[in-house]
Amino acid sequence: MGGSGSSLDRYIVDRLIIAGGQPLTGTVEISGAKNAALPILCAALLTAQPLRVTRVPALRDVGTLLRLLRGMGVEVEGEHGEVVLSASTALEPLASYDLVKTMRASILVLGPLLARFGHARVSLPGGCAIGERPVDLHLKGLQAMGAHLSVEHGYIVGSATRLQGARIFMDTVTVTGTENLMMAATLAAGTTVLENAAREPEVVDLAQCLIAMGAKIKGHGTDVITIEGVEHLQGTTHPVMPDRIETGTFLVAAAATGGDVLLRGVRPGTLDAVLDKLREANARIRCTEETIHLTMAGPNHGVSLRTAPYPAFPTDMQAQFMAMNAVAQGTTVITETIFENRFMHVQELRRLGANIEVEGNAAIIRGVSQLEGATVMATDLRASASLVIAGLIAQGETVVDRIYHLDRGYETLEQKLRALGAEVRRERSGTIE
Ligand SMILES: CC(=O)N[C@H]1[C@@H](OP(=O)(O)OP(=O)(O)OC[C@H]2O[C@@H](n3ccc(=O)[nH]c3=O)[C@H](O)[C@@H]2O)O[C@H](CO)[C@@H](O)[C@@H]1O
Ligand SMILES: C=C(OP(=O)(O)O)C(=O)O
Repeated sequence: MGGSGSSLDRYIVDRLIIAGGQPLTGTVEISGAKNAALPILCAALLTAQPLRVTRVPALRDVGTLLRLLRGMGVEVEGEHGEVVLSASTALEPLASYDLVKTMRASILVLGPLLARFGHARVSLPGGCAIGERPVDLHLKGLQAMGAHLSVEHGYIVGSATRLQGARIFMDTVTVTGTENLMMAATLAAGTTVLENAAREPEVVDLAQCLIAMGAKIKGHGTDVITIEGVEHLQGTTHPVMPDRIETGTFLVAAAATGGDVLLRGVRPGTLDAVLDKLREANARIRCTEETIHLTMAGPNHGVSLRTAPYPAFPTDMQAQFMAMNAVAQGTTVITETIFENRFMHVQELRRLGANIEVEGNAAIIRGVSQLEGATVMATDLRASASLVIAGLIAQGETVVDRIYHLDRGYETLEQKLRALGAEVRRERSGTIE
């Protein structure tokens, strides 16, 4: 996998060199979703039987999680595509700082470990470029289920005899929080009700996998999820849902370059808010059950938007739309309501000639007629995607440095872009600690 870390602490740093100005045209196959694959792979901890997960994307985050699970003693066959996990042996329920610091989603092992093994030691994930990202609601929920939790030397140390079902209200909608508690509740004694639960399609995908493993879950996809605990779960085979954020990223790249693309292996029903905004931007969109065809009907109108939990507009698509708006007609406003620091791409987009001002949690984008290639630095996953889109629009050459963030969440991005006619190549720029 390009750009993967060569040791726990050292990462190979690649850069993308993009010769902009080509409209994207052609067909591309969308991969399995990072944000569904990660919790589903963690669900393997809930059973002694093998869990077979298919359509697992080849991503750095998947590699990190498999390393974490192997380190605990989980037998893992396969790295991507089809992955079979067996958590049958006595495990060492430890998620160390070295791995957790590179991937916050590692916190998803906490609920399953406490539910099945009665103890866990998981590094506190800490903040990241996009915000503070506390995990207090994960911990509060597990405590309500009877877990004893403390923080010792930067680790969450948890124990429980058997988790007990509880009624849990989360005052903020949290995706991984909902997933952690839902997994924990599957093996608890009695019934758990999660109120103000996340409705994201990835939560639903995880619930479907858990149900196939024998869990009793109702209400997934709504904001009240009810889980009746069972004694044991069993193995199953589960295909990971298509990545709606990768889908949206390719759609925006095509719209921003005035292209014409057909995306295969997608689930259009998970992208209503994004498709709606693309139509408003002047894209013509035709969907079948598993494909989306986008063509631009005329000039890019740009769109104002506000991020919020599903089914509203996803925060993970905000940066990509900002790149498109940078060259749209008129002025647009993008408001970020989920993360307090998710405008890291603004400064870099400005280096390409974009006219963007930030006021609190709103970015005001005044469309310019053209962006011009420059060297920019990727700071987080979706900021990186927005810089790639900007590079595809810009005149001349854009160098996007530090793309290891992209490798966390986009499978073979440059190959897929090249298949759509983009001039993109990857170069090694060094290593970082
Ligand atoms: C692996 C994965 O699925 N990542 C996604 C997940 O992240 P993640 O699950 O980490 O994001 P959350 O949904 O938990 O965060 C939403 C908001 O809740 C706050 N919060 C969260 C938990 C908590 O205990 N306390 C608290 O205050 C966060 O700081 C944030 O402001 O959902 C985000 C929001 O759609 C997406 O951007 C991420 O791509
Ligand atoms: C923020 C993201 O991921 P994570 O929660 O894994 O950091 C993302 O996928 O855009």
